[in-house]
Parts: sequence; structure tokens; C-alpha cells
Amino acid sequence: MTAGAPDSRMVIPRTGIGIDVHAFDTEALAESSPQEPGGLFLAGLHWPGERGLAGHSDGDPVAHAAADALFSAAGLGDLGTHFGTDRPEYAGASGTTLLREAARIVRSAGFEIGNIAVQFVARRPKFGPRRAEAEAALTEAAGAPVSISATTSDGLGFTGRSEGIAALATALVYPLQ
Ligand SMILES: Nc1ccn([C@@H]2O[C@H](COP(=O)(O)O)[C@@H](O)[C@H]2O)c(=O)n1
Ligand SMILES: C[C@@]1(CO)OP(=O)(O)OP(=O)(O)OC[C@H]1O
Repeated sequence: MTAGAPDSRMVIPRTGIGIDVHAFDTEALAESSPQEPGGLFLAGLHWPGERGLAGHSDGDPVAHAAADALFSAAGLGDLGTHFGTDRPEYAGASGTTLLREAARIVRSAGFEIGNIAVQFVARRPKFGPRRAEAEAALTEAAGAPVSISATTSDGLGFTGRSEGIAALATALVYPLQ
């Protein structure tokens, strides 16, 4: 092997990053009907009684940031490349549906997924009690470990004013040889 040149037998993992933000939807309060439940969809879970987020899909910034990080790691563009708002089939789509589809696309391009880590910024909902449930939902959708953490912004900025929720994700993928 030449000094400085990568060994062609080495599997070089690739990292990716994704950020997503959704604003609270003032009309999406509480439950509306069993067919179209109101409330919040976040981290692959439904949070009845919490104010919902606006979006073409269900507006889940945790799942969207995770999917964006996968596309970023694989060099396959971003969420808009694959699930644009011009695609009626994704109207109202759940975060787990989008993450499952993103993982399928990344695997079809010849990658396996190492893991995804996501952190969201919000005062509410209190995440700790449902962390295991959310991690299980997104891990099942991605077919790879997804870890999720939450933080507040100490009352500062748009998350501090409860105008929306922001999420940041990283992902690791590696090419299958
Ligand atoms: N929506 C949230 C936000 C935070 N947590 C948990 O609280 C811890 C402290 O948050 P600070 O922003 O005050 O540092 C944080 O590490 C989380 O464990 C939460 O559960 N849900
Ligand atoms: C997911 C898509 C498509 O339904 O819509 P939104 O739910 O608005 O989500 P966003 O993260 O703003 O962008 C990606 C969109 O293409």
C-alpha cells in the first residue's frame, strides 16, 4: 500500500447530517376524529393533546432530520429530492413511512446503515418518559439503531418561544462490497 493512499480493502464509512424545523400549527390542537387524530406527531409517535406541527406530511422533524442525514451520508441529495411537496402520495405521510423509504433508497444504492442519532430542541413534549418507545419506532423504520435525545434552548429563540420544534441528526452508512 502506498503511504497516504487508502487500502482498497478498507470499508470507509460515510457520515451525514440533517436538520429539520417545523412550526406549530395553531389549528392542529388536540384530537379531532379517530380517522384523523389531531395533536403532535414527533419521533415516530403520536402525542395526543400536544399542539401539532404544520407540514405537507405529518411534520415530524425528528424522523425528517434522520431521513435527511441518511441521504446526506449516502450522497443522495435530501428530503426534497425524494419526497417533494409536489408528490401527493406523501401528503400526510407519517415520519416512520418517510424514514423507512429513505432507508430503502439508501440500501438500494449499495449502502448499509450503521446508526442514526437525533436530538430535537423543544420545551414540550417532555421526552424522557417516551424515549424508549420513540427509539424503538424509528429503529424499526430505519432497520438500524436510532438514538434520540431532547434539549430545551433555555427559553431562547423560536424553540424557547414554542413557535416550532427543531431537530438535528447525524447518520453513519458504509458501502457494501
Ligand atoms: N423536550 C424535552 C427537553 C429536555 N428533556 C430532558 O431534560 C434535560 C435537560 O434539558 P435542558 O435543555 O434543560 O438542558 C435534557 O437533557 C433531557 O433529558 C426532555 O426530556 N424533553
Ligand atoms: C416531507 C415533505 C413532503 O411531504 O413535506 P413536509 O412535511 O412539509 O416536511 P419538510 O421537512 O418541510 O420537507 C420535506 C417535504 O418534501
